[in-house]
Amino acid sequence: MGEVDPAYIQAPEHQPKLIVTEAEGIPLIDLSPLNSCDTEAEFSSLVAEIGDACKNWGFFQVINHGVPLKCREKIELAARKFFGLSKGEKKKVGRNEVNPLGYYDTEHTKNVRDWKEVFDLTVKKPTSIPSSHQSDDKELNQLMNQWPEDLPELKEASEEYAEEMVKLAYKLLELIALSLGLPKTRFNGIFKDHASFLRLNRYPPCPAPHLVLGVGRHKDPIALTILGQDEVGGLEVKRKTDGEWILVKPTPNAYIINVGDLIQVWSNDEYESVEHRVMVNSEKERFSIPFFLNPANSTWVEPLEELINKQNPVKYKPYSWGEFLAKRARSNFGKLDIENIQISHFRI
Ligand SMILES: O=C(O)CCC(=O)C(=O)O
Ligand SMILES: [Fe+2]
Repeated sequence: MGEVDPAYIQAPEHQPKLIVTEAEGIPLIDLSPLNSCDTEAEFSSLVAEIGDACKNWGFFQVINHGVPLKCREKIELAARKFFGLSKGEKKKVGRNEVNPLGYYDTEHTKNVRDWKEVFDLTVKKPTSIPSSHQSDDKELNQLMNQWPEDLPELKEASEEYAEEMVKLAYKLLELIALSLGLPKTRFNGIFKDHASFLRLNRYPPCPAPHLVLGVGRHKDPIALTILGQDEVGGLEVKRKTDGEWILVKPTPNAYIINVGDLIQVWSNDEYESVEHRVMVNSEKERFSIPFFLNPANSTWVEPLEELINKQNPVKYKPYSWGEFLAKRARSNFGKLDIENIQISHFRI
């Protein structure tokens, strides 16, 4: 087994166990009642399934989601071509201190380097984020997508795919709103000027998969993630009932959905954003494509007032999403000596 840079090595308690426990997986939900004229009873049972999955797991997979397979295959192919370019070509569209979009291979999660390379793009243009995390600094950075010159199909495939992700995200938001007893369109206004991101991930084969992680344990700070993974597998979710790491078995043409920190705060902890991580493999490379649904950066995040009452008092102080993101971007950019920002810092 080869040597790996110590920057990648996880503390012993966070190293993956390579023997995977066979266990009941995250729920698999069929979204076909959304696309056909099914009965009201079928629709209500779908809403209940979504609610149970959000409450008990924070994660689920969906099938019959309406995203055309062709569109997915197109972006998967373009992603393989992009990561197959030389390091020099990829670095031409590299992320830097000012622009967090583009290619990047030194992301850290909880101050340990991830065994991966990524390509990030913003879905709606233009998007801006506060240039610093200081509340009194009102300067905004424009986020610019960076595209490799010799791979025009990457831009085309990404833009088409992002449109499909937005459509699916709205369907899921409506189901989640209904499952919380809210009007179907309760979240739509919050996402009118959404600032969502698409990420292409490649996890190269690793000589020491027992010591490192493709992505260290984390919770997604965003509203909702829609993840397409290939057939290799490696994503693990921390089961709420016993804290055991459970492998999310690849299901052809399914999407993995997880509620992020924003839904946890809006729902005042009714739904919880759950920890997950990615194991790597000594033989195979793995690709995945998460879509992160984000509200506008000017959004103030706080529990929805309809969900607050005497028995369920408000659990979080309001926080600015843009500032949160600026702080997080800073800590993901390199190794810091302090813990990065978390929603728990706003807990009352
Ligand atoms: O690649 C995966 O399976 C998950 C990636 C992930 O959790 C993330 O990028 O936030
Ligand atoms: Fe994640």
